[in-house]
Amino acid sequence: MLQLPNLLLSFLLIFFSFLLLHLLRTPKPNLPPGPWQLPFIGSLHHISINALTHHSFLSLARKYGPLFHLKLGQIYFIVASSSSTASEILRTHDQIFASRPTMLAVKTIAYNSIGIGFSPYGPYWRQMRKICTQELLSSKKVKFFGFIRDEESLKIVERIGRGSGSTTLKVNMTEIFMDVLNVNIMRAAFGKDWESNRERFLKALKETMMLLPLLRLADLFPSLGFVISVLDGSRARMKNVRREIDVILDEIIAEHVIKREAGEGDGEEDFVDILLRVKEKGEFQIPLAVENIKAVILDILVGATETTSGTLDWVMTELIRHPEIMHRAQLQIREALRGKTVIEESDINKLDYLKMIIKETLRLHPPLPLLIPRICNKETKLLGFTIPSKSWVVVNAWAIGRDPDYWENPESFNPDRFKECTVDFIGANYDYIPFGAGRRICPGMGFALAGIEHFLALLLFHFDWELPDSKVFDVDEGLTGSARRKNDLYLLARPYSPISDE
Ligand code: HEM
Repeated sequence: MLQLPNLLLSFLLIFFSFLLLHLLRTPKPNLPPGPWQLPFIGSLHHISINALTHHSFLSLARKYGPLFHLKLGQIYFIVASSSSTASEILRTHDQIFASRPTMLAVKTIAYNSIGIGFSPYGPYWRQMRKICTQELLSSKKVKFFGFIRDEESLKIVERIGRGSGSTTLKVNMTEIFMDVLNVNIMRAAFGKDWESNRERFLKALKETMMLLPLLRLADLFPSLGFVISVLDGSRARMKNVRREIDVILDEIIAEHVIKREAGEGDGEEDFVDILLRVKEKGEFQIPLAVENIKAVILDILVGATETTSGTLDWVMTELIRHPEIMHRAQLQIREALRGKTVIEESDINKLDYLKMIIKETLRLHPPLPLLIPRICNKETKLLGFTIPSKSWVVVNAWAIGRDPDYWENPESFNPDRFKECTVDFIGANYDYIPFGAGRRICPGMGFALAGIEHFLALLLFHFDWELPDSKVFDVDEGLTGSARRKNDLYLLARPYSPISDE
């Protein structure tokens, strides 16, 4: 039998006695409740591999309360699952939780996080946020981009109209929504100089979303992140997609620079034009380089495409499940838009039932169910508990949207619940936060809603919708970087003729 030399044995005994003493003496922080942990992996075994993270977090909240903690690998997670805990994080202590954690995929693909969505809270983020809210996504700019919504929605109506000549033809709604919402934001970002790169860019954006789930082993074990990402192949994928995106953005920006130098701008500034103007004028305290421009554009494109197209997918899913609601919406839309060839924003603004349907969809299916994670800047007391510095702080907006303490029959799809109620998603009601709240609330809300409302109104005006096969209809959620439908949504479109109504 192998025997340890006495000296080594005594050394180990002394070492472990000191370690035990140290552990006993060190006061344990008063963390929020949470499940038990194993050495090294922490509470990872409490997260089911097959369940979606926001579902797992709700199950844990039912056991440990509306503010619980988890140690996942080397990271503390603090999870808020009620309106009041969300308000503590997003309002009372908003500044302490206003930064984002470092995620390997974001760092690698999105230019070391120097865009807007993941840059640390501070003067640089404030400056980029100002450019976003005042220049790129202001309500004036959203209004200005109305011509893109008009043109693209008509193209889609024509495209579906052509296909629906045959009653057996299925329309892949998921693909159409992804297409149209992507074109919508690409045109706003790049003007006319994007057509040749569109397919490549869309593929790269989809790959980026695949690499962005919240819980990646490489992020949970940062000290081993490099090795893990090499071994699981994600590092190579991240590098490839970053290279692809970089080449395309460089090309587009170079074309814009040439046009600007030649004075060929048509006065209709897209996002790249605006950012180049800001860069040239140097009005901001921190000068912009081309790298910053690429990072902001990428953040916006990723932030916009998945969320808005995913929302439309869920709206149509819910409307197909609730034909009476679809019918009521169509009656209102067809009445309001009767005889109009051009649809103004003011026409859309009158469609209050449509707006309620979108609100209800965002309550049950927020595209970012856990918002975007925040990080705790310094050790803080929250509701009497200690939140360790560098913890990841996550708000489960999906769980809050179906909390029976705030919502009557929370699982039922009932747009009328928004009729008399003043609850809105602008960040003032913490029981309804699909766009987040506080300093980092989504700056693209106006842009998103304008697109969703416009495309939905036209699709409901021009077509009647049915399931191709009523027996095959799933409502499964999938999860990449956002909570989309797991499978594509296929529907039958029958063109609607206003004459037959009269
Ligand atoms: C239905 C559509 C959308 C939803 C539900 C949504 C939701 C969100 C959420 C939950 C956040 C994080 C907020 C927080 O941390 O409190 C966010 C951030 C952000 N969103 Fe959206 N979003 C949508 C569409 C858009 C669009 C269309 C754009 C741009 C055109 C956009 C741009 C951004 C950006 C740049 C951020 C980062 C803000 C920051 O960190 O300061 N989003 N969004």
